[in-house]
Amino acid sequence: MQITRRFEFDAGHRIPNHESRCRHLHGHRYALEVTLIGEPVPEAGRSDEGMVLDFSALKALVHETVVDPWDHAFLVHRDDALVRSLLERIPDHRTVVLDAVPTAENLARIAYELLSERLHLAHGDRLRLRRVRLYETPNCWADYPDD
Ligand SMILES: Nc1nc2c(c(=O)[nH]1)N=C([C@H](O)[C@H](O)COP(=O)(O)OP(=O)(O)OP(=O)(O)O)CN2
Ligand SMILES: [Zn+2]
Repeated sequence: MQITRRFEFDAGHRIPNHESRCRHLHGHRYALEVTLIGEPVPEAGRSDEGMVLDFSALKALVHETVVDPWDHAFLVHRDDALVRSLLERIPDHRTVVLDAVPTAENLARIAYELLSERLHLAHGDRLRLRRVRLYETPNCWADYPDD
């Protein structure tokens, strides 16, 4: 059985080497859809009876791992030295340094890796992260993994 929950957050980014407007500092209202696979809890009388994972527990896990750190932050590639140096001059600025340029594709992959590790810590093999879908705009999104 699969379940999916949707989240939204605002963040800034730029694609430093993009040939068009995306090299400029700008932001998006991103949407993140997180899909899990597991069996519904069978035990009668439990609060989560019949649930793969209580949607409120999924909300807490995804907020803690991705949404809260990334919301109202600037997502910057670690090699984007110019923007990193600018952001470091702003006191207490919310900056998230990433191992790759912040495309929808890379953000979907990074969110998947963070969530997969967190889910495994909390639930072991009972649940599996099936897919992360990351919308950069209502019309453009990336899926990780791609199968
Ligand atoms: N495959 C990808 N292509 C692009 C990405 C990306 O992450 N993966 N990102 C960008 C830019 O971040 C840009 O902000 C989005 O560009 P664009 O599609 O032009 O968005 P618009 O807001 O202009 O959308 P419209 O629907 O055309 O108004 C670029 N490409
Ligand atoms: Zn963009």
